[in-house]
Amino acid sequence: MRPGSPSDTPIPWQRYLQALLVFLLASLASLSLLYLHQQQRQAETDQALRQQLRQAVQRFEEEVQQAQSGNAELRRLLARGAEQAELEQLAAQLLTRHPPIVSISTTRKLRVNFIYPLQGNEALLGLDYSVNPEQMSGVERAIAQRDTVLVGPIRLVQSLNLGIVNRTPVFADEGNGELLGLVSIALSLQDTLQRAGLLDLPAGVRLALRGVDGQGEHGQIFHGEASLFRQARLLLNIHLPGGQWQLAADWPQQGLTASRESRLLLACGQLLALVVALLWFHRRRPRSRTVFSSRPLPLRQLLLGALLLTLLPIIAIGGWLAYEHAQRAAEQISRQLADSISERTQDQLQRFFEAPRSVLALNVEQASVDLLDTQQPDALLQRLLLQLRQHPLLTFVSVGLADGQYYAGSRPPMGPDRGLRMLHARPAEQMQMQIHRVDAANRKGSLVSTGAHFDARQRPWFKAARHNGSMAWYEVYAYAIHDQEQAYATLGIGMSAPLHDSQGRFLGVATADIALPQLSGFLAELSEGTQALVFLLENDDQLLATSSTDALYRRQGEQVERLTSQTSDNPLIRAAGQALRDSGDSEGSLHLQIDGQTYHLDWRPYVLAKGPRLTQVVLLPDSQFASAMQALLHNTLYLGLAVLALGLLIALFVSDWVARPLVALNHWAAQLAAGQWQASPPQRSPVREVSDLARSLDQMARQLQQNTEQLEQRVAQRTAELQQANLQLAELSRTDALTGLGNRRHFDEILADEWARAARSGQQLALLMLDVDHFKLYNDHLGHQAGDQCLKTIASVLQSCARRAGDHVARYGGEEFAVIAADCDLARARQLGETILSVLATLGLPHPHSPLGRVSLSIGVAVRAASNQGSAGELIEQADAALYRAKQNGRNRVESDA
Ligand SMILES: Nc1nc2c(ncn2[C@@H]2O[C@H](COP(=O)(O)OP(=O)(O)OP(=O)(O)O)[C@@H](O)[C@H]2O)c(=O)[nH]1
Repeated sequence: MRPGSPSDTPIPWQRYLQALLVFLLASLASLSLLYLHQQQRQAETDQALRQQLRQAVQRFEEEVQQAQSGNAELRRLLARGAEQAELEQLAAQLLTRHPPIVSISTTRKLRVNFIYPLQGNEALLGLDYSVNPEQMSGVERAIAQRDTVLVGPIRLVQSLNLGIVNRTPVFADEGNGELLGLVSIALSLQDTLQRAGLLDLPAGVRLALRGVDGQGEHGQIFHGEASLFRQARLLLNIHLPGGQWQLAADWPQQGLTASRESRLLLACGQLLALVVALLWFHRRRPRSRTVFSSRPLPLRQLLLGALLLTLLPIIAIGGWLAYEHAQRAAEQISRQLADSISERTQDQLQRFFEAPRSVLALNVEQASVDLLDTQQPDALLQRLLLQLRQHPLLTFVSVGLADGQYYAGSRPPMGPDRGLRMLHARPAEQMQMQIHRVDAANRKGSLVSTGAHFDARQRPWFKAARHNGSMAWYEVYAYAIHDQEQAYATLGIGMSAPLHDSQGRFLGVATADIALPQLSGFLAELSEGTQALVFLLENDDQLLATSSTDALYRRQGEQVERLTSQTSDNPLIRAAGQALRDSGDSEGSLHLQIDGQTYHLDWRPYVLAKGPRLTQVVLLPDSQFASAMQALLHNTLYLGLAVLALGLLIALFVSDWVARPLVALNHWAAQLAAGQWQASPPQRSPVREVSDLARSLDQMARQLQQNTEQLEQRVAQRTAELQQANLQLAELSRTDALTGLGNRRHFDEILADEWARAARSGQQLALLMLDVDHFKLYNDHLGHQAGDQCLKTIASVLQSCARRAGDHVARYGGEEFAVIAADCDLARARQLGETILSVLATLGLPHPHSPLGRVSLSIGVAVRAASNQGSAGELIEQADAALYRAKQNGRNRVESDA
């Protein structure tokens, strides 16, 4: 590389700084993208894990239900007093069908009298639950609920491993008689969890379970850490016979370098940032030369530009990251809130729907022991009203007798007066429906209205109970009770069960009923303060209840048309229903855009035992978090703009502060350049670099001034020397080196000058041409050195003779001389020639080969009066001619014009 080429110039530190800045920005951008990518992945992972856990919980519930169906089969066998062999056969089948079952046992009363398989379970045979408190609590629960309950987890007597037990009480007389015994199917907890997939979860997922003996969130923790229930990402209820468990799951947030893919992306991002920085570094070098040298930017623009370039991306990226983060946080919060609302709703619904079941179960049981006397209508009504007061959510608790009579306690679901009512349709009033108010002591009050003829046997709930033969939910129907206040002009759903006395005689049908507005009101209460829309759909998409005030049905005359999620007036319900249909899943959660608003949608099935399958939907707007998010975004932007404005002000101030002394310096430098050395330097700048520059410039100016003055002196001296040399040179150029006389050039100049002067003055000008005689012979015989010496001697003779002012002696060339004599006539000129010959003769320079034996001269003289017509050349010709004659005439003589 050539020294001093552009590549050799040092790279300013600013370029390294720029490259570093570019690297940092590119690195920040790549990190932001990676962060977003990771957040997306995290959201997907969260969603997938939630889905996986929900499905696992569902499988667990199914596993338990599957075992529960075995309980039902065994109960039938036991109720009809089957032989041991039959029990063994069924037990063997159940064990084969469902591997997690570890034992199947039955009791007579409370003592275990059958166990399968016997091997390994011998310890259980003969066990009396009544003396075994650990077992007895579960047994009591099953008897009290008259249905299967899940007990545990408990340590199984036979294996001491943790197990769960489905216990089913068996009563005589189709469930109405005394306790015959219990059917128990024990499952290995480990195997059941394993089969459900709850033990086979991705790495990092932590689980905890609580709710021993179905006590849900109030029950003991039996798996995992208690802390999980405070920080869980997911809380799920596990619905089990007679109760529920609660599952908490948590998993770690993925870091930026959690996966290999993320690490690879991170490395690629950083590498890319490095490449971008390097490209920038190399691209800037030539550009900086052309741009900055040809079109330099003002310092102020440069500083403002640099500041904008630095701050704007930082503010933009910072604001964007803050917004993204807030948005994700809002999404997560809304998801968690929707999750928790869903869970709470599911729990509360369970309690809600438990009310009709428990009231009905009590009435059925009471009837079976002849405690429900249908012959005493007043007492019956009192009982029904009492039950209604105990369950504030119920609309009707009623009994329809076998002959069509109807007795009910009721809470009007509509209208201004919600006080309890007593309803009856009995023969005394020709089966006309009588509706009376009821006072606080359940005494009959004023008549509200008298309705039309009413036959309980025609009502859907009555028919359903007769058809099912047992307690079951009946379909939604329109109330056939009309009063003046239209308090019952709505739809209801409930459970009904046939009533039998201790003799097994059919007494009628009992119902417990909930009006749909009450169910909706219940949902509204549940979702109060959350902005969530909660609604229940039946499997055929019909709306059962909604927390909003939207209609659930339309009346067209007597016809009632129920609304579905597609025909609802509420666009949110329509959009959510559409999302559910698009998804096709029985449960899930997703984000949904409705009219530009984001909502979190969570839906899950809700199964009513012996009733319809419902879907519980929760729709929660993100808007409640959006305002906080927007406030955060605005704050970030305002803060960013404030920082930017402040930065710009500082940049303006700094640029002015730095630029002003620089401008003054520039002005001063221009004055110095114009030679104004006395110009005063600008004031000291507070900026060190500028101050240093001013000092350097001052030193440079002083040095320059000194140098200039020295140079001027030297130039003047050199010029004088040169003039002197030139004069000497001019002198030399006119002098003959041998003789010291003027040379031919000098002769010509003098002759021209004298000729001009003579012409001006009108004087005569004489010219003598002198030539050494036989000089060749002189040289030939005496040598050239001697010849030279001879010529010098002749020159001194000539100079000594022509001493008058205006006489000029010159060597005309070779051995020929000339004498110019101004203001000289012929006589005088001839006289001068003669004098010269005479002096030379006197000298007697020896010349062996001259006839005279000495050196002599021949002289031609010409004299003319100079005029403008003639020329000096003519004078020379004249003198030459005279010289020629002198040679011709014998030499050593003077000849002239005639
Ligand atoms: N030593 C010496 N000889 C010179 C110089 N200049 C001319 N000469 C000689 O002068 C001689 C002149 O010779 P010619 O012109 O033949 O004339 P001459 O021999 O003098 O004869 P005439 O003039 O007829 O008397 C030559 O031999 C030249 O070499 C000089 O500077 N030094």
